[in-house]
Amino acid sequence: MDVILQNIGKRYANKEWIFKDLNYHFCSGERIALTGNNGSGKSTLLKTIGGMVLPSKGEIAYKLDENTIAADQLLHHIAFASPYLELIEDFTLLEMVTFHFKFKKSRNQLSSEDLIQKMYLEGNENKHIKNFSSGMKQRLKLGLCFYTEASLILLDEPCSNLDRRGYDWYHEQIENLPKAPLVIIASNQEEEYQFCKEIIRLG
Ligand SMILES: Nc1ncnc2c1ncn2[C@@H]1O[C@H](COP(=O)(O)OP(=O)(O)OP(=O)(O)O)[C@@H](O)[C@H]1O
Repeated sequence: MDVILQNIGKRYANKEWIFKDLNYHFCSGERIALTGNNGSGKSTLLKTIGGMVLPSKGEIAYKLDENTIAADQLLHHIAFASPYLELIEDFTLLEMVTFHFKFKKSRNQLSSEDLIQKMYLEGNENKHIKNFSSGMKQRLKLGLCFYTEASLILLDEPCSNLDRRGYDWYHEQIENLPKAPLVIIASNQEEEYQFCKEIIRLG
């Protein structure tokens, strides 16, 4: 997917601008990092690109194979993972995965069991999410994101709470992604975005 930012700006409750007059053309297949100090607006920009937060000014255009994607269809093309994204804590792992793929299409038609194995969470199928460790939750969020068929993948601080094995798993998943999706990563940890050719620094 191509994402075109046209003079976008964001401020909350008419207070100071977090970013203003941003113009950028993100192209399909690119891996791009958004970096910057705490509070510089990385998460806000990522959520604005994902349609979760509305810009205070300017416009964002989304194009897939030259066709414009309407704002109300965007949801069907996006996969998003972040530490603040809520999982349904009362679900078991198997219920969570099955529920997610009732709404989203899975990449490679993987079964829930295959997917759980890909996230190396096998053996926890009947465990409630509320009893997962923070690293297990993060792997689940990333796994749901990586294995959803999406043309725009948005990752906010993707390796939060991951241990060494989790970092290695994350890199393997990134390498195995199809070439076409646009991947945008908000992070200040170089290891989370070292494979990105383009780095946009905010603030
Ligand atoms: N919902 C909100 N309402 C009001 N202000 C907000 C809201 N969300 C974020 N902000 C403010 O917007 C600014 C940018 O926050 P944001 O979380 O986008 O920064 P960040 O670069 O991702 O920070 P960090 O590196 O700490 O995660 C901060 O001053 C923050 O307090």
